[in-house]
Amino acid sequence: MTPAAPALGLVGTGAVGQAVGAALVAAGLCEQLLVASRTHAQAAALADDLDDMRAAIGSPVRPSAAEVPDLRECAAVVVAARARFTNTRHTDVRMGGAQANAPTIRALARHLTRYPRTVLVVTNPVDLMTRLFAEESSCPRVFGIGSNLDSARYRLTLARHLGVPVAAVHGHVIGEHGDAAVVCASSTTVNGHPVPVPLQEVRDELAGRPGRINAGIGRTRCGPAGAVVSTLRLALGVEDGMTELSVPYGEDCCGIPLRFTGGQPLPSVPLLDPFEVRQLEAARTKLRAAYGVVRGVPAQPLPSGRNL
Ligand SMILES: NC(=O)c1ccc[n+]([C@@H]2O[C@H](COP(=O)([O-])OP(=O)(O)OC[C@H]3O[C@@H](n4cnc5c(N)ncnc54)[C@H](O)[C@@H]3O)[C@@H](O)[C@H]2O)c1
Repeated sequence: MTPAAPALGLVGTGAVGQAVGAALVAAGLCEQLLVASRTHAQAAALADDLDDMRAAIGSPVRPSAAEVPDLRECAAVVVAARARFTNTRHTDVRMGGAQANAPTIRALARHLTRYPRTVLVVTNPVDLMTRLFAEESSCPRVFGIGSNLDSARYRLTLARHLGVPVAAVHGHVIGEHGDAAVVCASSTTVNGHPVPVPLQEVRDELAGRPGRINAGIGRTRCGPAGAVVSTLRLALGVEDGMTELSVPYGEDCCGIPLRFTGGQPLPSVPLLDPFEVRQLEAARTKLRAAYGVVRGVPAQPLPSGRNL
C-alpha cells in the first residue's frame, strides 16, 4: 500500500484523538503521523502507543510527537482538542463547549495561520468551531466533522428499521451537528427508490445515541474517527465521493453534502421539501446567533471568496 500523504497531523490525545490516531495507523493513509496535544508528554505517550500498533500490524504509518506549528508541513491536520470544562447540559449538549473551547480553537488557528492544506475540525460545537477556526486562521480548506457522522447514524437507523443493508440507503443529515440537525427525508432512497422515513424514530436515535455511548464508555470516539478517515480519503483525493461536512454556506457555517472529485469539494445540497427548507433556515438562524455569542460581536457575513 502506498500512503496517500507524506504526513498527517493530529491535535488532541483524548478519546477522539486516540481513536483517530489508531484509525489512521490502521488505514495507512500517510507515512508519518505527527501528534500534538496540550502537553508534549501526552503527545509522546500516544505516539508511543500508536507506534506499538504500527509494529504489531505492520502499518507504514510512523507516529511521532510534535508541536502544533510543526503540523504546517502536513497534508492535513485533524483538530480534536477539547478544553477542560464540565458540561452540565441535558439538551443542546454540544453547545455546552462553545465558550470553553473557543479560546483553544483561536490559539490553534493562530498557530496554523494561512495553512494552505486541509483542516478537519472535530471539536464541538463543531459548526461554530469550524467557522471560528476558518476566520481566525484564514485557512482556505476548513471542514467540520459532524453531519457526516449524523448521516451515518441516520443510514444505519433506517437500514435497521427497513431490514436492508446500510449501503442500500442514500440520505443526508445536514444543518447543525446538534439538536437542529435536518433529516433530508424527502430525498432519501433505498435501492434507488423513495421510502417513507420514520422521522420521529430517526430523530430520537440521533438525539439519544451519543448520550447512550457516553453513558456506557465515557465518550463517543470510534464513530467520529471513522468520519475523519473517510473524509480524509476524499479530501486527499484517494477516492471520489460525497460526504456531509460543516463548511461556510451563505453567511453561515453548517453541515451540507459535498461532492469531492480529485480532492476538490463542490456543494451538493439535495432538493428539500418546504418543511426541510424551514428546518434548515432555523438551524442557520440558531448557529448565526450562537456564533455571535462566541465572537462576542454580532456575526458578520463570511468573505464571499470563502463561501462554498
Ligand atoms: N464532531 C463530532 O462528530 C464529534 C464527536 C465526538 C466528539 N467530538 C468533540 O471532539 C472533542 C474532543 O473530544 P474528546 O472526547 O477526545 O476530549 P478529551 O477531553 O478526551 O480530549 C481532549 C484533548 O485535547 C487536548 N487539548 C486541550 N487543550 C489543548 C490545546 N490548547 N492544544 C492541544 N491540545 C489540547 C487535551 O490535552 C486532550 O488530549 C470534543 O470537543 C468533543 O465534543 C466531536
